[in-house]
Amino acid sequence: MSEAPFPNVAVIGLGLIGGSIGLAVQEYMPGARVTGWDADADVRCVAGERGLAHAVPEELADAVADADLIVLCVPVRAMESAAAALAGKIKPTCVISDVGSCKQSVAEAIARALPGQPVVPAHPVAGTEHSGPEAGFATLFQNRWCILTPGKDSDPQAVERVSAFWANIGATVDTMAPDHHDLVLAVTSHVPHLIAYTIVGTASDLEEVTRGEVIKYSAGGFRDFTRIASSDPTMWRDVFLSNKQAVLEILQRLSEDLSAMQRAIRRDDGDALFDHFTKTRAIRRSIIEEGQDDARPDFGRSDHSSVGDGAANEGGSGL
Ligand SMILES: NC(=O)C1=CN([C@@H]2O[C@H](COP(=O)(O)OP(=O)(O)OC[C@H]3O[C@@H](n4cnc5c(N)ncnc54)[C@H](O)[C@@H]3O)[C@@H](O)[C@H]2O)C=CC1
Ligand SMILES: O=C(O)C(=O)Cc1ccc(O)cc1
Repeated sequence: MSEAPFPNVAVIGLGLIGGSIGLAVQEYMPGARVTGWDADADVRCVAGERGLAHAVPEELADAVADADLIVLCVPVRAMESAAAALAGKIKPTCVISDVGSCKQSVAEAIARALPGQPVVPAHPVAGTEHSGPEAGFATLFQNRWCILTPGKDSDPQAVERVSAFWANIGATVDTMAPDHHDLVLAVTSHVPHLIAYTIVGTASDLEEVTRGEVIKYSAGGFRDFTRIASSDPTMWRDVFLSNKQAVLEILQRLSEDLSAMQRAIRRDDGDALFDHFTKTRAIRRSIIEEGQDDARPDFGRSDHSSVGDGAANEGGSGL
């Protein structure tokens, strides 16, 4: 095992992602010490009991004073206040990172809160529908992507160390511009979650008419939607409000494409439907042929035998 890129790591927000980072550092980075803190005293208590970090002090200052890396793991609209609370309590060289599901607004918020502090934003494309301090597990990031979105003035050495940090806890690291990240994730994650939230609500409204049959006879597809639609309301409210522009752009395209489908059905245009479904089937098949049956870096590659099993893969990161 190579030397830990940061000897002292602090995790702020000890829910699914923060807890998983704390456990992963302890499991895969034996040279590093990890401290944790959460604004919620009950969460700090559970985090201490579960050993999500080496230490979970009562005071924020005690958790962050020695940190070389602080990872903010709070809902995206809480990033600014979580970062502002660090002012005056941290080393000037401490690198600030985060795990927010959208990047442009978060990077701006952290820079506003901590001007002059080195910042390297990150997004592990790994998670589940569960949240809170009971939900984390050490293998969450194994063979998952982590996207870094450094700014133009980010220190390349800090970027390199954050990249090594994520690689040490199992992720494959990629780098993107923040606005590009937000558009890509709007298509692949944010809008799919909105579709799930919407269709489960639609089906639930229909329940009154169908007296329970929608849920009772729901086949695989709808069950997957209910899993996604059970994701944390605070987290997703924040994602949609923080990635507003990209989400609205994709929704506009989606609603035009849905209208085309609606028109084809109304006009009995079987050819249009058949052509469209043939194209989407080819897309799915090409993804599998490329060995990417999942949002995992080398899913299905014959040289990577550990993927496709274990608790880490429960849930998945796509619909
Ligand atoms: N849930 C998922 O699958 C994924 C989530 N993310 C991102 O990770 C971040 C955290 O998400 P989860 O771990 O799922 O949420 P979570 O709800 O499990 O945990 C968030 C924790 O942050 C704490 N918190 C809130 N405001 C705080 C503040 N100002 N200071 C300190 N603690 C505070 C809460 O008490 C809570 O314990 C979000 O930004 C989300 O977009 C990224 C990848 C996957
Ligand atoms: O549970 C799932 O399927 C997810 O998609 C988890 C997830 C949620 C948010 C992210 O930013 C990344 C991954």
